[in-house]
Amino acid sequence: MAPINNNVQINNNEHPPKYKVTIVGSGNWGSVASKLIASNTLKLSSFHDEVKMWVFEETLPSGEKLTDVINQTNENVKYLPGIKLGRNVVADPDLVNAVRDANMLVFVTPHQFMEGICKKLIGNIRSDAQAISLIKGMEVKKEGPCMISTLISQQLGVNCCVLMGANIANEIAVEKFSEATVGYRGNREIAENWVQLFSTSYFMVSACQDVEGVELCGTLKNVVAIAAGFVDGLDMGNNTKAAIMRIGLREMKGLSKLLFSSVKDSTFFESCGVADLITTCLGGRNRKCAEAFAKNGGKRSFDELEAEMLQGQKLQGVSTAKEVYEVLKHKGWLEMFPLFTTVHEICTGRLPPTAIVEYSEHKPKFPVAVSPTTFQ
Ligand SMILES: NC(=O)c1ccc[n+]([C@@H]2O[C@H](COP(=O)([O-])OP(=O)(O)OC[C@H]3O[C@@H](n4cnc5c(N)ncnc54)[C@H](O)[C@@H]3O)[C@@H](O)[C@H]2O)c1
Ligand SMILES: O=P(O)(O)OC[C@H](O)CO
Repeated sequence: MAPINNNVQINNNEHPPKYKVTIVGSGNWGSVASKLIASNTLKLSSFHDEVKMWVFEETLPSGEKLTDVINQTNENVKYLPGIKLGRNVVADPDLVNAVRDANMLVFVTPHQFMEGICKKLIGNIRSDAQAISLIKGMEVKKEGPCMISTLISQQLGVNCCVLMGANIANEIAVEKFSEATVGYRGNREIAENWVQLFSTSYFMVSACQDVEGVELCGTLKNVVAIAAGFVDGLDMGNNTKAAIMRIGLREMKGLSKLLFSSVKDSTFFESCGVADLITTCLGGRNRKCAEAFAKNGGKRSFDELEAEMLQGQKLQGVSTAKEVYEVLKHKGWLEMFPLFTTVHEICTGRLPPTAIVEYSEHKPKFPVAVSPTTFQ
């Protein structure tokens, strides 16, 4: 494991020295993040104007490479059609080349690809680099859960903040007002740099000294979004959906605090907490695919629905439900988290979608298991 650099320094020979930003990822949110950042680097004198964006290369139906089209049209025609990213965004399909000069690294890929990406980056980033993760998800190791910011931090030896919030990318792309939370540990100055880089008149960012709490909110809400989608697919109405969101929030808070005693109650009232839970259960991709899954009685797999409905975009909730289930099973906590447990069992076909609100042998205490004495 590399030692972590916690200092804010700009280690180059420019006078005055400037930060250089690279965005690792170019999906739906990655592209919107590049638009936000590129508008700010043009305005802020402490940043280089140019923003690099690493693109996982693919060939479009036209036969052209996605990277070439982004650089020619200034638009990510596959993942964010119709939105100009900013002329100062330069797409690069070569990961190592894209990060070579950067000392501010923004990670925003689906979480399942991050381990491979980190492996390729070891030894290839600047010694003064800082990172931020916009990724909602976790890895599960033999030792237990590993948050993506921890993976980045440990593999690359960098300080890694997180940015999470009620952030449906397509809405921010058309500049509708939203908020977000930067989670950090230690040095507030580093967090302030990130706040400055992302904030615009329509994107209000605040900092919160609770990196684990912020990241777990963003990660676990995707499991609750799947449950909300089941409720929609079964036409169960608003009261049921509100109940699922309430129980989900309790489980998010309960599990976060069991995993990290440092997690603060107040974090759940930030944009990354209750606000993200609401937006994701109303309008997110996880909700949408889970609704279709329930409408089909669980007969069409999530992989099939994702491919058909999202055109290359990736769901995080189904794999996160599996990862959460593994953690709960390993710790002997399955019965304490009936909603999380049931979501995974429905996704894998062990239970029907209707089980989301039914009492059964498999979950004898649902939803009363979530009693005040179970966890704070
Ligand atoms: N889209 C949103 O509204 C939104 C908002 C907030 C947070 N997020 C989070 O941001 C993260 C990234 O999501 P997104 O919406 O930008 O992506 P996306 O789901 O729109 O796109 C998938 C991306 O994965 C890339 N990809 C496919 N195979 C790959 C591989 N083998 N290796 C590396 N990359 C590969 C694709 O090229 C594409 O860029 C996720 O954790 C998501 O939860 C998304
Ligand atoms: O579309 P989803 O379900 O991946 O959710 C998107 C964002 O995380 C909402 O903040």
